[in-house]
Amino acid sequence: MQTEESMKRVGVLALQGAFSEHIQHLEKCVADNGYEVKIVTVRTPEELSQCDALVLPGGESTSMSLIAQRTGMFPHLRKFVHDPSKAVWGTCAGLIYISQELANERELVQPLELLKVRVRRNAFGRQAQSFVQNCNFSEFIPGCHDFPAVFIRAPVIEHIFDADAVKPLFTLESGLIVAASQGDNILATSFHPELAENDSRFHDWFLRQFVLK
Ligand SMILES: NC(=O)CC[C@H](N)C(=O)O
Repeated sequence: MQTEESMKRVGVLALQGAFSEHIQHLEKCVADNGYEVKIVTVRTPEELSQCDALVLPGGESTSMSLIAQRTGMFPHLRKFVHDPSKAVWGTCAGLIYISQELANERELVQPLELLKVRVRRNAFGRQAQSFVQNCNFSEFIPGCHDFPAVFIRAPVIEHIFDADAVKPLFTLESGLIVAASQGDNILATSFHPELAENDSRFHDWFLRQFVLK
């Protein structure tokens, strides 16, 4: 049994958005599987500095960006996510925030310029166009044929700047890329696995594939 200090620490950025839902899923995965991982909330540079991985939740990328600027977290976040030894997962607004470029509604968002893509915000329209789609992720999550992917005012990956670095993981029938990885340490999803009721398979895969590897 590892001591708490020696365990891997997965931080969930808690400046804004659905961070508590991520924490609940991650803690369930740890409890169910006995992973020697500690899940922590991140609001300060000190908390961030102790993490091996960071999950950036859904919410509003404009708010996330403004709060990071006003709290002085931006430079610390930028340095952290660009460290190749760290695992990073951006979901929805978090995907927007880690991207290199925004196709639209750029005002007020200063992205972390990690993921080598251009994203389009609100690509499916407004809240009323939000939807849940059962997706077959079994090509990259073995056995996961029917995951309830929740899309809420979701972005899409509109363009990949570096096809050698960025690997699309899932594309909708419409041809829109909604999940991708970059190298072996960066994951991006347009949808919200944290909002999938009682289904932590995506979080479990993130821990196994990106954190515990
Ligand atoms: N559910 C979400 O995270 C929505 C993202 C939001 N529409 C944005 O552009 O930042």
